[in-house]
Amino acid sequence: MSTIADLQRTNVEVGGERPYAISIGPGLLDDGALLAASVRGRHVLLLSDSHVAPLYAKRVAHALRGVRDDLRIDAYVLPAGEASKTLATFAEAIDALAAIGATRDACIIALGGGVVGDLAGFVAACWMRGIDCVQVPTTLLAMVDSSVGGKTAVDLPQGKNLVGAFHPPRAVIADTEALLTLPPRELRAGLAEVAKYGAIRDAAFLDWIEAHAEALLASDDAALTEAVARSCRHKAQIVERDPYEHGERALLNFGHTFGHAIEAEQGFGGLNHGEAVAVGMVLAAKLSARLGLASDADAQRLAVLLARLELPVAIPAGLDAEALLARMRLDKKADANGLRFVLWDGIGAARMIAGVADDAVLAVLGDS
Ligand SMILES: NC(=O)c1ccc[n+]([C@@H]2O[C@H](COP(=O)([O-])OP(=O)(O)OC[C@H]3O[C@@H](n4cnc5c(N)ncnc54)[C@H](O)[C@@H]3O)[C@@H](O)[C@H]2O)c1
Ligand SMILES: O=C(O)C(=O)C[C@@H](O)[C@H](O)[C@H](O)COP(=O)(O)O
Ligand SMILES: [Zn+2]
Repeated sequence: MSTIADLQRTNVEVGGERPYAISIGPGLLDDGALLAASVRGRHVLLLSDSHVAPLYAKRVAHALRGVRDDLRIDAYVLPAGEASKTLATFAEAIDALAAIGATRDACIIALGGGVVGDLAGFVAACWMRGIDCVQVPTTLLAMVDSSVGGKTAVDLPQGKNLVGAFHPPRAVIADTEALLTLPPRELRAGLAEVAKYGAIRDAAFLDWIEAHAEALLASDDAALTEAVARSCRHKAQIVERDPYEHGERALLNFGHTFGHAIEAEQGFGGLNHGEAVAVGMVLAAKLSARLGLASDADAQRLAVLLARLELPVAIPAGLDAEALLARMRLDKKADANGLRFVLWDGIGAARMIAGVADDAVLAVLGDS
């Protein structure tokens, strides 16, 4: 017999070589059986950050102990924020695994936003050449994007996500009630990645976001849950077909060539990722219009929506166009032939474009 909790739960399956489930719903942080289902051995490292751990770590540990009293549960807590997504923090987390004697059947539970998830996933990918990682996203951005698909990484001062690995999670458990404590700025950052799915492949979803912008900003439970589920379905469809980004997956990088350059140029202490992606998507749409691929009207429509979602739509003052272009040369889509951009033919229709002249990029950066 189904309980009310079961009925409130949405499951999205991610297929492929190592399939896993994304569970979405309220109260999942207390679901010990669900959390423990992916824990094979006796060691659990709860990897979290200084904002999230005080809110939720004890609850997760308590729920796990309720079904597995043999577990050794330790925590590694990093300072909150993008500045922690570094090789130094990676080394500390590896030391934490060594200190507890984590065996190959150990499990890392990534409890937090995308910073925690990316770092924890990379640590899991590397410890003893790969242990399990369960993603328990607590930001909207992590629920709709970073917890799914197995891209893990840390930043270098030279650029974003430059050291990493593909390491899919064993499971993704998204407790939508965790969004109740999320600061508004971080909620808006997540909405940028939600809008990205509409922009790149689903014009009807973009219509829906336009119609529900106020509800999403007001943290309306039904609207957020639908946004998470629809976004996860989009991401699942893409990553199960192209887990290692040989083709279609690169479309998820819409706005990111510009966005990552902004984040790096600001030393990872200015715009957050979602905000930088919002600016980057507007620039990608403008570049598409400049190259004659798409209309100015579509670029304008996207910018208006992102502004309604209270996201930035122009490059922050003081950033130099040439410096940003130089940053883009370390983008992971660039190859021996130069930069490649994810651009669009219009709303819902993104594609990869190579051979974009520097002048066109600089012109768009200069106009912003
Ligand atoms: N791997 C991927 O596919 C992928 C996709 C998108 C983004 N990312 C990465 O994700 C990172 C951004 O993730 P993010 O936006 O979640 O940022 P984040 O992890 O820095 O979290 C944002 C802030 O919210 C706090 N927080 C998290 N959950 C909370 C909660 N429930 N209540 C109160 N505070 C909470 C955090 O402590 C932090 O201060 C970037 O590093 C980006 O590169 C990765
Ligand atoms: O999952 C993907 O693929 C993405 O590109 C999702 C992006 O939103 C995310 O920011 C990702 O971390 C970017 O990866 P990168 O390869 O450009 O570093
Ligand atoms: Zn992103």
